[in-house]
Amino acid sequence: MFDGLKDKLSSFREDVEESTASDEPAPEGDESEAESNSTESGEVADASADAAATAASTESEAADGDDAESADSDGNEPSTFQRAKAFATGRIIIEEEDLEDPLWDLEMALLESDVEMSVAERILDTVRETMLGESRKQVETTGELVEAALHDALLDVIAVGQFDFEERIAEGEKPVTIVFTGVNGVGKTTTIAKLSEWLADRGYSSVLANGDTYRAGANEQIGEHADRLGRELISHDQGGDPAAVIYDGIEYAQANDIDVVLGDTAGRLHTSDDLMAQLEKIDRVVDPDMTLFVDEAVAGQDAVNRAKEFDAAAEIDGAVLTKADADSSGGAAISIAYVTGKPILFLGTGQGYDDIARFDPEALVDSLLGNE
Ligand SMILES: Nc1nc2c(ncn2[C@@H]2O[C@H](COP(=O)(O)OP(=O)(O)OP(=O)(O)O)[C@@H](O)[C@H]2O)c(=O)[nH]1
Repeated sequence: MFDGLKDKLSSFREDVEESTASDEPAPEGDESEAESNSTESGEVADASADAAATAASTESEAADGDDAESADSDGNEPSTFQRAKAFATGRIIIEEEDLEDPLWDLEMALLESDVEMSVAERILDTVRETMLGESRKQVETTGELVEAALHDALLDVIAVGQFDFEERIAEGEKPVTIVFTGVNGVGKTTTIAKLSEWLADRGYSSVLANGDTYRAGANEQIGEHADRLGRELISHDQGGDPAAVIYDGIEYAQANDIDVVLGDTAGRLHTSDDLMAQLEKIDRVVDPDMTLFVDEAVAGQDAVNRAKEFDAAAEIDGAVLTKADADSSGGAAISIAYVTGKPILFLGTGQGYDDIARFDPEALVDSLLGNE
């Protein structure tokens, strides 16, 4: 899961390590090399065009640390002397120029991974802020610094809006009604069946209500899941009013002491005004306790855009990303919560009823950074 993105994040760590290693002060007895490095990177502001003069000035700077500080000082950049001092006291200084190329590459890598633009920018800003001007004890390697910065930056966008789903079920007035929205074929019906099992594993009973009165064969499809799981299915004939079906589901749950009503809706394109209006009606009439938007992780930015559109039609409380098992990019998983302000609550990880996992931002970040 998300292997492509993991590789890209790991490359960023290596890039920063490489670029900071090249301007760390050289070990004792090798000052001339350190100085010639900084000369090459243009830090000796007044260096003459004459190569011989540059070499002479390099030698005299190497001989006198204080002179080196003034000669190398250029604005806010730490001088070679400051860096040498930091090195001697066991600290590392990261400079803007160390991050410039790796951050550019990271931005490209995130965009290639289908991370939404504003999310990629937010991640870069956090990494830059966390790392720039930071000086830490040298026991922390540059790699650890990068990892801490990436960890914070990713968690900042991924964990937006998280809440305790199970607690909401436990504390909500019964029956708790959950309506599922999304486009066709992304795995809504399968997700409802999986969640019914997930709830049963935690001691909550549920009834399925098929609000997809639009598509021929929808009753049979969800009916198969209901039969296999031994759940009651509430359905009306094709063409019926979806809000009425879910309402019947709620009445059935009340009469039979069922904890949760799981209401399916017809898959619809977010561009279809009629069907989106129908969704607004379900929202108004049924007034569900939660509306969950379901989409495929593999859909990347399309999933992010659809989440925004569905949220606008019938406000969502969270998202379920299916087919995460088939997704290498991770773009939707990283972007949806930050863009919509609503959390990802579950990941679908396969076709079996048990293939659903509560979305855990910390665990995902650890896994992306290779710390599972
Ligand atoms: N690999 C994988 N496949 C999944 C996952 N979730 C659902 N699927 C598969 O995706 C396909 C579509 O799932 P459905 O549940 O029929 O999709 P839907 O959104 O209800 O479709 P409509 O009823 O047409 O709107 C099925 O073959 C599911 O088995 C998942 O997490 N991983």
